[in-house]
Amino acid sequence: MIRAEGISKSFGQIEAVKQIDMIVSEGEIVGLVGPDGAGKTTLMRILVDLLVPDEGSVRVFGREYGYMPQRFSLYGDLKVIENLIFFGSLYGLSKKIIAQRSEEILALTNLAQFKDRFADNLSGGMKQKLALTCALVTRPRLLILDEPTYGVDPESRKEFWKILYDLNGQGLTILVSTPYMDEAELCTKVAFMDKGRFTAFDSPKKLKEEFPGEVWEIGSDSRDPGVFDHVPGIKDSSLFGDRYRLITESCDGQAFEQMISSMLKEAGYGLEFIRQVPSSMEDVFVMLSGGE
Ligand SMILES: Nc1ncnc2c1ncn2[C@@H]1O[C@H](COP(=O)(O)OP(=O)(O)OP(=O)(O)O)[C@@H](O)[C@H]1O
Repeated sequence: MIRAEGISKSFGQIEAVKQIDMIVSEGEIVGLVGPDGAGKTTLMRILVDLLVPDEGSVRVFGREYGYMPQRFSLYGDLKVIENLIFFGSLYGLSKKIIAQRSEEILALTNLAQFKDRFADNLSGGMKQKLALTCALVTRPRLLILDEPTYGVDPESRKEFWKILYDLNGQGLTILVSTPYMDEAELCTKVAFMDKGRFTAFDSPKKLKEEFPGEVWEIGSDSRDPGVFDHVPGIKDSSLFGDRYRLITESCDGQAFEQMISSMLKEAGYGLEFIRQVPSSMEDVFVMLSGGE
């Protein structure tokens, strides 16, 4: 559905997108993840023709896509249904067609009962669903969504993704950027973007299998978030509730356990448990962004 080759775009001295090649095939849900400023929005804007790349070519097959920008401007003083009518008429759809489709897509996004509510009076999650609904009014075959769940509460994020899965089940291909790794797990493929480049582009399963390191969980009475900082071989450490999660280079397990145990002892703490665990997309992300 999308074939982009050698895409580059600079803003003055800033090289926002550098030599990106990307293929999105029909039926996929492709996630675009990366730190702030990685170039995700710029790439999406190029794909939907809002920006002209300095180099490279883009083909979006059929051009039948719906786009939901990062800062979607709904009309707060229009009702839900009026927003849909407005967007539908921008695309030249007749009132009759808009009415038919609105009923269908409002039901799909669970907004039917709110159709007479002013957009300003919707919750954050509902506003995002309305934005999605507006992007669906042209019955696109491809959806391009820029951080649609950013800042939305976890329950609404779950619901939003359920809707995306339903749409994908009905044949829609989806390209979605997200800062949330649990959402990246739900994609058929994930492109990691950093400083304008793709540092990886594969299925979550493959990315985790090919994780170039080891992940450990450690239980200790220490609650010092920095206790493992500057330990040789440890690329990243985070404290989640009552346990640490460490990313290391490949190492000799027994020697590593002994090293951690004596290191904690020296700092005045005990070791409750240490075990190797499978890597998650969060770990992949940390590794690919150089532990930043
Ligand atoms: N119109 C513009 N003029 C100048 N610089 C820009 C413009 N748009 C983006 N940039 C710069 O290009 C780089 C990439 O920005 P972009 O918004 O594409 O990143 P992003 O990955 O989408 O990040 P975020 O999630 O924070 O929006 C950043 O350094 C940004 O400041």
